[in-house]
Amino acid sequence: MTGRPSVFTSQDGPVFHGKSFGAKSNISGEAVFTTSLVGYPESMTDPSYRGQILVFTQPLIGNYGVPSSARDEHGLLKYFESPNIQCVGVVVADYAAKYSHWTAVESLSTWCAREGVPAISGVDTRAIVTYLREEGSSLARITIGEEYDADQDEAFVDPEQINLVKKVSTKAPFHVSSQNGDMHVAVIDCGVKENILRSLVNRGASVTVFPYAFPIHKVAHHFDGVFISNGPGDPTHCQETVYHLGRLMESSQVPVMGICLGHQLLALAAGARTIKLKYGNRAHNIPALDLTTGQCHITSQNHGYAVDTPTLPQDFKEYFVNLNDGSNEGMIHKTRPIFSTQFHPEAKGGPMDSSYLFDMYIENVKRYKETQAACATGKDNRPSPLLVDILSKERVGVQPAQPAQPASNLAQAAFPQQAAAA
Ligand SMILES: NC(=O)CC[C@H](N)C(=O)O
Repeated sequence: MTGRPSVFTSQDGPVFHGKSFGAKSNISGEAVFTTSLVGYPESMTDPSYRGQILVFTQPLIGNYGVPSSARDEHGLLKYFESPNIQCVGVVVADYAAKYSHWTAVESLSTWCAREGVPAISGVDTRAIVTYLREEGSSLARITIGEEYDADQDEAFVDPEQINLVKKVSTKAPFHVSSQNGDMHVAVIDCGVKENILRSLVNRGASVTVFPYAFPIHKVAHHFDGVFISNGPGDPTHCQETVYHLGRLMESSQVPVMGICLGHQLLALAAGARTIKLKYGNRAHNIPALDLTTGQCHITSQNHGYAVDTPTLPQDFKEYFVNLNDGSNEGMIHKTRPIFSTQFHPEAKGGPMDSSYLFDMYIENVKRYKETQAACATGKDNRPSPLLVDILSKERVGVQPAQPAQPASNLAQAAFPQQAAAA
């Protein structure tokens, strides 16, 4: 690999020299690590990674290339969790320039360069992760060029200072229709992964996806269920969503499910508190114990915050607990069909152990729909098909994490020496 020299620098810690294999731009963000072995296209397009520099502990990355942005029968992205790369930078020990996979259409290097995302290889990721585990998730930067300029400390931008959810949430509602059933769920989009929508649509629920700050309690009576998605950043930045969820739980009996940020927001709305973990949980093999069955499930995770279990209100109980660090992994209402998990049951990537939670939610939605039909007074509250048909079929107005690179710069950005020789 003959990339341009590049430097990874943590704000108060060590500096690592390597080679660039992505975009020719300097960035900063919060450095976090994932111990997942596969799934870099899914992780990198997960909106929950917005603003973060993703360090892979798996030493060899890129060996199966990058798939296309093909869409499935529902119009959802088959291989990505959102249309663009969401993390601001990538750090790997060993980049595999030669790739091979039947879905691959380009290399990881070309993809990063095209999307404007810098990537560095040839650095000791074991040392970086040891540092992050000891010091906690830290601000860092990737600089293309020989030297890091120590005077430029102001260039460490903390993405947590802004409302990242606003950056990744759809700007207007969109609709994905299901041919498998007649349920209709309202999804609050804080940065929803495609496979969460697919998990609902495959099970017979059409979804109308709303911007994160939409007053969902005002439209909930049109739907058979409400769902709150994953998303980036500090949950306490989403005060509007928390307020609307509080109003929703006061005014409606509609079934609710939340995942990851969705879990944290629901917990805040119920009166609990959230805390920042030292370095978070990002992996596809984290054991979570279901406290209602005593069964342990291997789960997919990507989070830096957690719900503070002792602050859960009386009407909820802890649903799952993390068997590695004892942190909260979910909550369930004692009498109503409301529950949420810190881990990702849609697991893309990751194991499908906990996909039964979508079945459980859909059962709640089905039962609620039947009860509503039985009590119907002749007035049909459901949105007319005509109204949902005129909505967009995909996310509206969401900007990529980085400005895309002009096509002519791509080879130059990724492999300058090769491009010069050509
Ligand atoms: N995957 C997610 O939804 C992440 C939730 C939140 N941003 C956290 O880091 O804890």
